[in-house]
Amino acid sequence: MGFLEVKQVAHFYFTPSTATKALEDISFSIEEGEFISLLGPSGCGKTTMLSILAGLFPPTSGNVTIDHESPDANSNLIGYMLQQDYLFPWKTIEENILLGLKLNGRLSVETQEDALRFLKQIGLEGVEKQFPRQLSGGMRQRAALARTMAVNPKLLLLDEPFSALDYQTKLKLEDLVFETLRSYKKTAVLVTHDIGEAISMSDRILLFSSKPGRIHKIFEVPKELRAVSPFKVRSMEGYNEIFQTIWKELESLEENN
Ligand SMILES: Nc1ncnc2c1ncn2[C@@H]1O[C@H](COP(=O)(O)OP(=O)(O)OP(=O)(O)O)[C@@H](O)[C@H]1O
Repeated sequence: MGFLEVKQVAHFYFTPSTATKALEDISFSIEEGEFISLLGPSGCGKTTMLSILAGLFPPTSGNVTIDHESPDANSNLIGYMLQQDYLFPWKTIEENILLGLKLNGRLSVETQEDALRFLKQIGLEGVEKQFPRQLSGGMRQRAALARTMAVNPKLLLLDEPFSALDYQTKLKLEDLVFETLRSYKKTAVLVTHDIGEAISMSDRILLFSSKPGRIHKIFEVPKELRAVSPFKVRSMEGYNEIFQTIWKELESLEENN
């Protein structure tokens, strides 16, 4: 049994007059330490899937377990990185980073030291007492990563965390998140629209089709591409081939959308 198990999940959104089937017959399993991406045309149910994994609402049918428990039982062990950093503007970077630990009742001298050491490791030394507005977009996302990692989550849910950044900053952040999650052996699910990002960060890519959202294909990223950082992957032999394959599949799904 995998660390994260999704079994025959279907989900409907109901209004008084309509029922939208967002997901149908979704089953997959993720091992501990694995990084997977959810990719697919707009409206194929990626956000719905991530919300179910986050325990925001249960699926209409089917079952999800994270480390043998339901997602809502695991909610304080799930970390998030979203498109917006959601740092509190009235709190300093240090206060923002320690907030999750405080709320979870896990703030101690040791956890505080670990969090501040991590902040230094990721190049944010000296900004601890500054406010989010004083930082660039890339630095704020680094701070968001530090806040996420401070609570030592078992599972990270990444919802397009790089999409609001300029291209160069995005590539640097992809490298940083990749190296961090790998060295701490974290399990992660990334939602992205960017094929290159999915290939360069993931072990596997789940390509969804839409209406209703289903798993269309699963791509295993070749081992040699997994051995290097996301930035380097883009110039590796084999990258273009898998990129083209996924591009064509995605294009045909979008045509049928
Ligand atoms: N709250 C809601 N009420 C009704 N329908 C919804 C709701 N949220 C999503 N949907 C519908 O469910 C389907 C899946 O939506 P979802 O947002 O999960 O897709 P997505 O792949 O994340 O889309 P995108 O890539 O555009 O963000 C779509 O048809 C969408 O219109």
